[in-house]
Amino acid sequence: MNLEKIQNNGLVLLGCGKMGSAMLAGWLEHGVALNAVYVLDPYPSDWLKNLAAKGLNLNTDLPQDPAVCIIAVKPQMMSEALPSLIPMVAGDCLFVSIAAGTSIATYGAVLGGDAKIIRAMPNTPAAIGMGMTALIGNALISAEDMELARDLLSAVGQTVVLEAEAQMDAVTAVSGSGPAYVFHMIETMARAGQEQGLPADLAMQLALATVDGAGALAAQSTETASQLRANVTSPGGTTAAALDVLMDEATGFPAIVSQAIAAASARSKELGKS
Ligand SMILES: NC(=O)C1=CN([C@@H]2O[C@H](COP(=O)(O)OP(=O)(O)OC[C@H]3O[C@@H](n4cnc5c(N)ncnc54)[C@H](O)[C@@H]3O)[C@@H](O)[C@H]2O)C=CC1
Ligand SMILES: O=C(O)[C@@H]1CCC=N1
Repeated sequence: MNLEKIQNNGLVLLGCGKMGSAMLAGWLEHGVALNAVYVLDPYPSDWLKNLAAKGLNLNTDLPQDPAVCIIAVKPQMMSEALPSLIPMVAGDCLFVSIAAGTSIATYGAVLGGDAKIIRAMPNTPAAIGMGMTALIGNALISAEDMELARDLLSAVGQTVVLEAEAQMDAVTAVSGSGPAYVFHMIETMARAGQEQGLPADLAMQLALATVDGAGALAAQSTETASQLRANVTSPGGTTAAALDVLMDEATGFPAIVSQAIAAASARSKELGKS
């Protein structure tokens, strides 16, 4: 990561809850100095207070012209939280928001037409450096600005630049919210294992290790997910019996996952209007 600009001008983090903390931990691991970080959060965690005791700037005055300001508050808090950033627009600050729904135009309306704004959508595996973040910037974003934003988000996982902001609702529905679907899959597999007579802890161990191993295999293999699925499926065997249920177009995963992702995408659009 190119730390020089951040080191010289500072990094502001507005909101440091689950996602803010995951990103901050990644930046600190990648060499961002505590005294270059300015966090604004009315309800700081003990972890954050501990960092403040070691040099991080917590709820202090902000630098005049920080290199970057990351916006990580809930969309519902945006109108209350955003005005505190207006003084920074006069400088060369790059604004990067990770809030679901909130459009670039909404930030422009509050921060003004001169603000350099990138919308990003990370996900919680960022907490272990395995996040997935999609980014899109407004017309004022230079290649250097996008590189800085990608550098910051690369500290917690993979990044991809989108072609259009309109893609952000679907991205939010697939990868932003997606970890929750997988966690629910783990919960339901473990519960079903219990229903088949396994002790709860064994059922959970099996479900967890299976999702972990299958995810890693899918990521590392040169074979497609479809082929990997076929590799598990013996004709007339146990997997085929399960897939008859799960792959049913009307009642299985195709229908239910499609409905779930459409619902998340629609909610992302709604959040953008509120
Ligand atoms: N949790 C997730 O999986 C993901 C969340 N996001 C987005 O990240 C943002 C933050 O989400 P989480 O970290 O999950 O929420 P969170 O509730 O854990 O964190 C929000 C933080 O904002 C702070 N806050 C509240 N009012 C504030 C104000 N006026 N000024 C400064 N800070 C204020 C809260 O004290 C809290 O620490 C949301 O906009 C969400 O859409 C994006 C991708 C994934
Ligand atoms: O549920 C939400 O609205 C946020 C955005 C993506 C994940 N969590």
